[in-house]
Amino acid sequence: MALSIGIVGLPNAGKSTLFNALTANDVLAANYPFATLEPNVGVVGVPDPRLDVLGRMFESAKVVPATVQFVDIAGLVRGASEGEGLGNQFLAHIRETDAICQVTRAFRDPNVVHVDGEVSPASDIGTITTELILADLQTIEKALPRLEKEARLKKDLAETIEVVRRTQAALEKGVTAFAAGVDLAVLRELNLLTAKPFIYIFNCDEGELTDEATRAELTELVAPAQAIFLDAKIESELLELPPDEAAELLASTGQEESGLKMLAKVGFDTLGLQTFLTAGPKESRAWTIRKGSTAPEAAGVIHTDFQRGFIKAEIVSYEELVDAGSMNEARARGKVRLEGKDYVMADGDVVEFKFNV
Ligand SMILES: Nc1ncnc2c1ncn2[C@@H]1O[C@H](COP(=O)(O)OP(=O)(O)OP(=O)(O)O)[C@@H](O)[C@H]1O
Ligand SMILES: [Mg+2]
Repeated sequence: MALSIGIVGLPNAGKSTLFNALTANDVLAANYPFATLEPNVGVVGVPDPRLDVLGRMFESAKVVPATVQFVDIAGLVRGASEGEGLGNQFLAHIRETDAICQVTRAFRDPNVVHVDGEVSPASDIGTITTELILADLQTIEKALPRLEKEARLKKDLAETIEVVRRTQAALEKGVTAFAAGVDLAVLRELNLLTAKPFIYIFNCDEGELTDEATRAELTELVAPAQAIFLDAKIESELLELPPDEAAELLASTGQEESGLKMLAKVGFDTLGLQTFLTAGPKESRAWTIRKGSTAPEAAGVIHTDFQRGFIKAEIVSYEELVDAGSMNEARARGKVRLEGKDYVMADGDVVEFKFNV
């Protein structure tokens, strides 16, 4: 299970600049609208200092982080659902993602054209959200006749249709599917864009990053969704620097973490995900699971056979393992527990699964 995030926003908002910074990629980011035509897909490891510690402790041949997939698509403009700009067909490239990240321009640089003539985060978010809602309405309009036809044979579809109709009514009022108060699981098959959780990134200039009043205002604008503030241009400069200088540059802008770390953290949080760890001479590795997953479900992320043949899990928390200094010492201290199939995994559990095949 890898977290995947679709990046949307107006043309020239800085989506590709951010994508490059996040994925250490080199796709075209340019000072003209609609620079991106084809979608860009990148997978990156989530920086996790715990893995380096485990890698040293177990003398692992390699360290494998959890991953996040980013999909950067063309810019959306007002009227895209009716063919304005590049239209909205390209939204199909983010239908399968877990979350949608709206990149909104806050930076002022007058040399970079704004498609609506002025920098206005609130209005831009309104435009993008409206276009996503309109795209979902188009999806529903296409799906309903098909569902109704199928429902003549499959009676249990009646409930689905009723949920789809309620969602349609909400969307028509400008409410996202996510906020419509319907059972999202029923809608899953439609892959509605606004049924996914939203994360907001405000692409700022340096001055804005430390401007508490602006940050508070923008945070409020999107609450209860989470807001991330970064300067995509500086993020891309971080890549060129050795780690200590990158940290220094980041700190000089008042930022504690890179955009990738912030986005991974918020993404995991928004989607209710967490990681558990495995460690040994072959590899130290972080695995992504849903919060509340049981030990067998976690085993299943590694291999379905591990879930099917699950017997028990040998678990020590990362902190206690590091405290002890080695697995043997953790065992001697009684910190290594044997857990059964009902155990609910905690973030940072270091695990060895015992199973039958
Ligand atoms: N924080 C920032 N401050 C100043 N300029 C920026 C910032 N972020 C991005 N830019 C500039 O804005 C321009 C547009 O960036 P980019 O190509 O990443 O936008 P985009 O959202 O991908 O646009 P499109 O939808 O056309 O593909 C580039 O010239 C980039 O250098
Ligand atoms: Mg682009």
